[in-house]
Amino acid sequence: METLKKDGYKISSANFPSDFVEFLKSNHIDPRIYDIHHKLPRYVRIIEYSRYSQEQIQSLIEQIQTDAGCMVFQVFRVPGFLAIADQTVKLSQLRASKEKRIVGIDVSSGIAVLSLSVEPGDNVLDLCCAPGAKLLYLAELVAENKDMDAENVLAKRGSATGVDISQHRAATCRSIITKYAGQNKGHVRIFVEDGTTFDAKAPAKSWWDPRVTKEAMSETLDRKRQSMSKRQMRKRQGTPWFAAHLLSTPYANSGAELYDRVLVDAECTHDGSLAHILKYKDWGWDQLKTQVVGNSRPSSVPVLQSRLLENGWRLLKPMGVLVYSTCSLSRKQNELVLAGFLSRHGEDEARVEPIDCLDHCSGLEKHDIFIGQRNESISVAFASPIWSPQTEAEWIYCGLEDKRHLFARMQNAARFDPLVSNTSGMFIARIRKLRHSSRQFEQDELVPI
Ligand SMILES: C[S@@+](CC[C@H](N)C(=O)[O-])C[C@H]1O[C@@H](n2cnc3c(N)ncnc32)[C@H](O)[C@@H]1O
Repeated sequence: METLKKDGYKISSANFPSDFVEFLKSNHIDPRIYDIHHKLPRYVRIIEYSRYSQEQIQSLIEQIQTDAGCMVFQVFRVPGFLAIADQTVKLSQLRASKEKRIVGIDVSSGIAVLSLSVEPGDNVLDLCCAPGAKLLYLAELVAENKDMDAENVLAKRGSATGVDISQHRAATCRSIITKYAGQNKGHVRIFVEDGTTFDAKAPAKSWWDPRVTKEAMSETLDRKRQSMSKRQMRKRQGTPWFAAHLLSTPYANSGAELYDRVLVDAECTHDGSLAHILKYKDWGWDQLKTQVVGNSRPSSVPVLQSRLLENGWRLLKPMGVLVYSTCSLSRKQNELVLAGFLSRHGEDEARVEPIDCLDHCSGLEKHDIFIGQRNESISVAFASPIWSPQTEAEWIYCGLEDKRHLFARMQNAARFDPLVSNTSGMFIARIRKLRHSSRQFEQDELVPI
């Protein structure tokens, strides 16, 4: 099996530049989370899992075990996720991957998506979508319709709208959707736009009606005859840059409806993403200083995150769910962004809810064993509590003594990291919108606490 293994998988925090170590310390992040990276399992998601019988899953697991030469387990409480015990296995070499039956995604990212509780037929917005592992998963969840007859399928068709500011990253996202989403790609739109100002609403339900589609088709042709090039069409704000369906016409852009679910998987310093930190082995550890802690990154990123969060909230329906997640473990990008948001949106408007698949534990208690390795079991906690000052002196030291009520409201948010959850690092808050407020905030009000 040697050819299946990747080399150079170990990270040693001893190599980190002092500024990054300082950044970790100031965020109470234990550097050992990086040192144990190579011991974590490699997580994959079974594509179209709901179509599999238990026997088919078992035979898929056996096939992966044979190809990978190590044990493979189903992840407890996270349906459709498998843990391949050996992190170094090259996924691209597995038959299941070549046949597009599995796709690599960390289980913590899977939980971010599952926290949205997407129902078939929902219109979902993913405001920072590239490279697209979550958008691909969302495209599947909005379209699951195996029990419906043909008419109901049309009536209940949902959509997944992705937005990313980077054209080249959006291109990667488009490739992933094209490659793996199968017929679900007909539900997907990708916009290359700024998520802080993005304004296209969800596609109207009538769009899925074949009669409307036909009309739109002839309208598209008319427009083409009027010699509007695709490039020109794309340039018009609010026009999807990618949509496998005819939605790629300005006419078909959007209905007037807000979204049922919004994911703000915000741009961040990626310090909790082990896959990302591993890249610095090649780029040079010094780059960690410039990319993560250098310049004005730590102060500008939370402002961007607050703006993305606010715009996502504006585009969410009343009673809808927004998930705010980052793969950073810094307080400024997580708890303090959330605290800023809760200070603008009162208890009658925003409620941070427990994450479904963490069940009653609300991210605060430990869950035992969801993965074993060979004959030995690894005991893991599923998520750790959010950060908040521990002592009176610390509340005062952090200048948060009059903000305790905001921290009390966010106790259902959760943190994931290699030491407690056997996953990559992640922060997840699931927020229910209890009512719509038309209050507009000035840009300078959209800041973390
Ligand atoms: C953490 S990644 C998102 C990962 C993605 N959700 C996934 O599962 O593959 C953050 C993304 O936000 C994008 N981004 C940064 N600033 C943005 C902005 N103002 N509006 C929209 N996207 C932005 C970046 O280009 C990057 O692709």
